[in-house]
Amino acid sequence: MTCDVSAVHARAIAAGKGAQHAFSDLSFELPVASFTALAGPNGSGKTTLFETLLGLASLRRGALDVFEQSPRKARSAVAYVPQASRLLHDGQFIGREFVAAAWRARRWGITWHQKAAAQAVDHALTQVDGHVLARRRLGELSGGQQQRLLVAQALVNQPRLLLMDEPLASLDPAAQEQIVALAAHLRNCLGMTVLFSTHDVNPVVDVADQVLYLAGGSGRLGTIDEIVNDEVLSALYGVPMHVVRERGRLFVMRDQAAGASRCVAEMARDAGRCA
Ligand SMILES: Nc1ncnc2c1ncn2[C@@H]1O[C@H](COP(=O)(O)OP(=O)(O)OP(=O)(O)O)[C@@H](O)[C@H]1O
Repeated sequence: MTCDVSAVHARAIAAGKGAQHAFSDLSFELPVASFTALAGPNGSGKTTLFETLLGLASLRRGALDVFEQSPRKARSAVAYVPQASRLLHDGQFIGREFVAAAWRARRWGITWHQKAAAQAVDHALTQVDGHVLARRRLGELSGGQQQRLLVAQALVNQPRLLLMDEPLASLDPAAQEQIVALAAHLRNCLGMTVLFSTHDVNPVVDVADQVLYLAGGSGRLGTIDEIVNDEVLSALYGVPMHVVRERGRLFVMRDQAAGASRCVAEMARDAGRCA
């Protein structure tokens, strides 16, 4: 069966929380059951984009559909997974209580409700291979284990679009691999659409269908090869950028040599003007 409906369709959108737009003229499409890396430097608007998709920040311009509805109307189909390092808790909850706390009762009947909640929590814990974490206190868990429970909490209401906010931050490479594999499993086996923000695209190179790269007040969507290259990133950042490929890994940096030669050219031009 094919599905032509996009999970997200953004046309020339602008959004921001301060006086300035965080981004503007941003257009992209996330197909259903796709995995998109959301990349970009600090302050480029990744969190603002998540908030806009959740209907928490309003659009300043453009049009945005989530499953062909406004973000507010589509809210029940969308789940947000915050960074584990931002998880504020006293560590007293056990894993199962933490996951169950997110269950949204949508029907009447206490007995039915309790049974349905228990089933939803079990299902969510199974998806993240988290049953061993269910009886442990959050305060005892590693960052990677907490991140898995955060994903389970997001899954408890069976969302169709999963927004993962820097899930690899503060995790070691082995824990990063587990979280990337989990997100890929949710896309492959449950048909979820995943938008996964990360400062470094390397951990998701093998699983991401596309990257949405935000920088310089806007963004571009394409495959990693189409976007993470000197030409596109220099245009986005508005300064010369250089992408180095070393043993299959990508490193993005300011192109100091191009910057320096531009300085020399500008100095020579200015000197000519003064002469
Ligand atoms: N509450 C706020 N009021 C005003 N401006 C804000 C607010 N929060 C963020 N901003 C600004 O909005 C812009 C985008 O911020 P945002 O947090 O979306 O970026 P980000 O890409 O998620 O950054 P990071 O990678 O550091 O988390 C930044 O210029 C930031 O200074």
